[in-house]
Amino acid sequence: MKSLIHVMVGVIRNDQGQILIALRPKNRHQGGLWEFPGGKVEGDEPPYQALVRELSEELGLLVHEATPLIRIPYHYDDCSVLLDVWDVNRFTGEAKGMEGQEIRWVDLNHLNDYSFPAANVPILSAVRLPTQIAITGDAANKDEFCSKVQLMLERGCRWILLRDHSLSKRDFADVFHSVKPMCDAHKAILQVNTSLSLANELNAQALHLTESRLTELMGRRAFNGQWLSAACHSPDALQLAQSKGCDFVFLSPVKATATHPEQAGIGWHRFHQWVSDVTLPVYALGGVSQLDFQKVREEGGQGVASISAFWPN
Ligand SMILES: Nc1nc2c([nH]c(=O)n2[C@H]2C[C@H](O)[C@@H](COP(=O)(O)OP(=O)(O)OP(=O)(O)O)O2)c(=O)[nH]1
Ligand SMILES: [Mg+2]
Repeated sequence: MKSLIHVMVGVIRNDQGQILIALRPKNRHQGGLWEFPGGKVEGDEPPYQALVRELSEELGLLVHEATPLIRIPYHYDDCSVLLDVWDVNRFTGEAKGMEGQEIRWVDLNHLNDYSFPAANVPILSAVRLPTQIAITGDAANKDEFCSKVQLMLERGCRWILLRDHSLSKRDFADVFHSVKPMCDAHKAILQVNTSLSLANELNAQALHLTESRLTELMGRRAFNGQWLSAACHSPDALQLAQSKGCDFVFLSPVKATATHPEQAGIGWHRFHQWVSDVTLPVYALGGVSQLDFQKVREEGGQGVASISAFWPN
């Protein structure tokens, strides 16, 4: 196994939510492609310090606070890198191409117009995905269900996962069509947890697969929408989700939950180890809430997914 070159990478957003990218000079490795600014850790330099140094040297920015986003080990033909990507939460200064490189602030929905190195695919997902996914719970009837979804939206949820609650296909479609305009009005993504065929029929933007549906999936292109995720409970399932082209995954249960108290959680140590072996954004699910967000990021995850933390009582 070739040793990995540790590279610190910063995702820098301005007040308009645009992201800073830079053009790699033609004569460098992966030259002519766009990158998120950053560079190699030097000797035994602490990684966070390397991030601060690189963004100062390359852009003239002073970083005050950053949070880990995703780590991507990647083997190019000529070298192997570990992209250690951080969200820059606070910085001062005005970005300039200090090494003569072209830089651009780009809207999130225009990032795909730029060519990045192959290793960057999961970064492009991670920067668009939210920190929280709110999963729907139970309700006495459809009206109550819709009111609860409305409340979640008003409380700021911007990614809602609609569970099928053992509904018939027709009832699920009915609930979907009621909830979709509510989500659109809040610019929230509505993801469905249902069969591939129904998700395609509904023209859903995002689909979540159970582990058994993941096993049956032929490949990423079978789903027509933008986002495909899968529920994973083991390292094998994580690898399967990655090999089948899922854009992100849920790993559960991290902790024991009220609904499944007999099932021990995998715990943070295994969460960290298993996440290290995939290059996908991973949501922690099972007994976690917004309060665990920092911990999730420290352990390599993207964010938290939960029913109880978001579904109104
Ligand atoms: N900074 C950055 N590097 C990336 C990205 N994607 C990607 O594959 N890489 C690779 C390209 C390089 O092999 C390596 C980064 O090295 P670099 O050339 O930026 O390193 P550096 O700033 O320390 O420059 P130098 O001192 O080696 O000249 O990581 C990305 O988005 N940002
Ligand atoms: Mg660099």
